[in-house]
Amino acid sequence: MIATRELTKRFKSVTAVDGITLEVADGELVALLGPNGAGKSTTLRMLTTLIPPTGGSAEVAGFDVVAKQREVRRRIGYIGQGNGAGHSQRGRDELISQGRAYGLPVRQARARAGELIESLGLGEVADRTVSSLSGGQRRRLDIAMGLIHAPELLFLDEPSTGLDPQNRANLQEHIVGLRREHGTTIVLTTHYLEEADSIAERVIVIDHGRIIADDTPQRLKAKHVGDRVFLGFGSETDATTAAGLLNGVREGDRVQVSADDGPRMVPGAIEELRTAGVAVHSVEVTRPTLDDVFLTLTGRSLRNEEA
Ligand SMILES: Nc1ncnc2c1ncn2[C@@H]1O[C@H](COP(=O)(O)OP(=O)(O)OP(=O)(O)O)[C@@H](O)[C@H]1O
Repeated sequence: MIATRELTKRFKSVTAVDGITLEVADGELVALLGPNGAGKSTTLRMLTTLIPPTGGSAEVAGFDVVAKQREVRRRIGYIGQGNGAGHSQRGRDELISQGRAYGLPVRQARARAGELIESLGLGEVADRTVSSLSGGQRRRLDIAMGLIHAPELLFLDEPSTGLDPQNRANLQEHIVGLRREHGTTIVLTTHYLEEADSIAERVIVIDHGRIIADDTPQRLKAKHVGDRVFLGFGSETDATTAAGLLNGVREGDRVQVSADDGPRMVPGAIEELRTAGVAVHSVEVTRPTLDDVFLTLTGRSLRNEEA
């Protein structure tokens, strides 16, 4: 669905996107994750033909984003950071006008608007003016606007920024539902770690305009950080024995061990220690977050930049 090669965008002295090569298959739900200024929006803006690359190339839905802009635009939906819908119109009318702008006959535009209103849970508010909608409702209306022409591919730039946690969760559910029910390929940008972790099956981590990691959230965490298992003992002597046997690090009467899959390694470790005459008093497993992955890869925390 998407194939880029060394895609690059320079703004005078700033290289916003620095040679990105990636492929996205049909039906994938991909999150581009990175701190402010990493180049996520610029990447999306090139893929949606809003700005031309200064280097490299990209094909979207089978068409070159420079040579075949119209073909690309017809096949994609794009929901930018700003709010696309006008404020004094009713939500339903906005949707119908948008459908007309994409060339749908009025009857089809009406039918499609009705379907989207239903599936995005906007039934009760669609006939109110856009300015009276809550942030979450407006964001869902934006998504409906991006979907009116039934695109194969939907780009969402920071869809949940500015929403409260409940509206954010609700929106995420709708995004996952779109993929599930219509097979829409979805590429979104986010700097919310939990969002990338929970809804995307593939996370592309971007920093300084480059891809620094690209995998499922689970594999990123297992590969770059792993689980940490903390075992507590009755004495420092036991802890020292355990640290030697399990190749762990002792702190007082506790031992920290790294593991790809903490919960799975614990029973074997307890058994091994018991055979050696060492009783385990407590067990705690901590699993990494995508922030730990980012920290390992860059030495910086995304969480600090999230605010
Ligand atoms: N029109 C422009 N002119 C000059 N510099 C720009 C322009 N657009 C973006 N940049 C710069 O390019 C870099 C990448 O910006 P971009 O908006 O793509 O980042 P981002 O990862 O989407 O961040 P955010 O989460 O803040 O949107 C930044 O340094 C930004 O200041």
